[in-house]
Amino acid sequence: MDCNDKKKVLTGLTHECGVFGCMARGPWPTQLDVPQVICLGLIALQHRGQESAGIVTSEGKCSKKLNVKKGMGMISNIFNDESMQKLKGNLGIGHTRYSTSAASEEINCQPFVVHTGHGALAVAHNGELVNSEALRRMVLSRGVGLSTHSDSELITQALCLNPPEGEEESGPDMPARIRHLMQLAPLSYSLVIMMKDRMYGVRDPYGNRPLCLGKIVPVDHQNDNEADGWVISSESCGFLSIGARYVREVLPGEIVEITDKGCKTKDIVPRPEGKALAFCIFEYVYFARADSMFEGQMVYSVRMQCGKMLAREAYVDADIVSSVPESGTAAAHGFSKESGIPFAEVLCKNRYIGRTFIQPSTRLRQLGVAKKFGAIEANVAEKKIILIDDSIVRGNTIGPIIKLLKDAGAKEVHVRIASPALRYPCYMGINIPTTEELIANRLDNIKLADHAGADSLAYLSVEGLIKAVRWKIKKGKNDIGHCTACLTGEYPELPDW
Ligand SMILES: O=P(O)(O)OC[C@H]1O[C@H](OP(=O)(O)OP(=O)(O)O)[C@H](O)[C@@H]1O
Ligand SMILES: NC(=O)CC[C@H](N)C(=O)O
Ligand code: SF4
Ligand SMILES: [Mg+2]
Repeated sequence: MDCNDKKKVLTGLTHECGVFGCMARGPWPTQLDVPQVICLGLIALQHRGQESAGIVTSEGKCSKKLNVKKGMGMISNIFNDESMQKLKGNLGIGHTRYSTSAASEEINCQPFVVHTGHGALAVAHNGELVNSEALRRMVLSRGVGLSTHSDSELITQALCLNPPEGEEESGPDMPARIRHLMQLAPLSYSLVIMMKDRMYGVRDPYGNRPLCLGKIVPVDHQNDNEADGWVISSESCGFLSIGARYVREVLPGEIVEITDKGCKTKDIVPRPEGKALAFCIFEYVYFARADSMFEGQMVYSVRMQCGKMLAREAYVDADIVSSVPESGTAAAHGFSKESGIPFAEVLCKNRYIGRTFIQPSTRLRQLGVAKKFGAIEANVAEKKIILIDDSIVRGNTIGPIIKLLKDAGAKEVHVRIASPALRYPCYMGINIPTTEELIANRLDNIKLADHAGADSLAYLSVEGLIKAVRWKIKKGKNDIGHCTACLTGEYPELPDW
């Protein structure tokens, strides 16, 4: 067997991570099922990371004892009744991981837990530090030993350092420690930090990674003024499934303290002078679940708007508009609405194929991603089709799909991509392939159409994407800013490695 036979056919951008926290409202011990809420919250964030997960809880009494359960794999395989029982507590945090800075191994699973002079501390992190090398040197020079190469452990240890203001006699001044960390490392993170009886939600000053707050409301009477507890999450998509209501986003640079009494802003740390906000635009394009909210708008609506923009920029005559499921579908509806060409499904996706550990044989590997899809022949035969996908990364998905459609009798397939061409790597928590691997750097639209067997191919422009993303945001001009670095090469900050 040639060693290439073992290679998986890689597609798309590998996601980032999901962080989640839950605090029961006092008095404690609570009636709220805190570990179950965190587990369900993490399941709703499973699309953000599928390599490993963990939950850490506290009963709120003893600063030396946190309950910890972490493991490799999907959430439903890690947690069971027995672990839920052991995780019983009044507050807790959780994490689901796609690794960026250290290997996908048990030792790097999150949340990280350390025991400090002021009690135990647990940290869950989404993002990647652009200056991890400098911060690592600084932390090591203060006599701290690190046991992994994870930037998330580095954050945890940096939070153990006394703030520059000096020694704290009556317990740690956590907001001061967090502020100190944020000044040392401005990008990129959303953090959920837990101590014995409180937690902190933190977003980096650029607002690069998402984080939002929710309120758990009583199941029987949904009175807005009452709360059984509070949740904090990378995305809001899971809130309804745990009986929570969306409250608001954590602001860029904000440090929110959550106790059994409620949520309080402790500080808002500014960005370095002259730097603009940089919320990841790809959260809208692909990463987030379509029912999540960012910047006051639903991701689904933005994807639809991207499709409408695409119809204005790259219309072509056809019988139907369709999509590559899942994440291309909202944009296809937008394209259809704007162009007046009816929407019809042409592909079924096998939702169980997921991340498989079965190494395909050569024959199956050659079939490529077509294994994931089936063509709906009744909608395809004799049709001129506009096929919408949200993104093209390595270009492994689109060709086999077009072949599938043509084999099912499609007359023409015109590919329209609801985001611009991806050309640059990401240093902020997303595993984007190397510049050479990104197919847009090798083939222009005409050559790529030819290579994929399409009758034509066009991407949405960068301006079109920005317009679609901002069309409904109700904020002042200075309060809006998106990272587009993987499309434009304009990075909010460059890494130090
Ligand atoms: O150009 P490529 O490298 O082949 O990757 C691009 C594809 O990967 C993603 O889909 P994916 O199948 O990962 O997930 P989805 O179901 O969320 O769309 C993306 O939506 C594109 O369809
Ligand atoms: N994708 C992420 O957000 C990863 C978080 C962190 N850098 C890790 O590798 O664990
Ligand atoms: S480079 Fe791309 S994927 Fe990375 S944060 Fe910026 S927009 Fe998001
Ligand atoms: Mg896709």
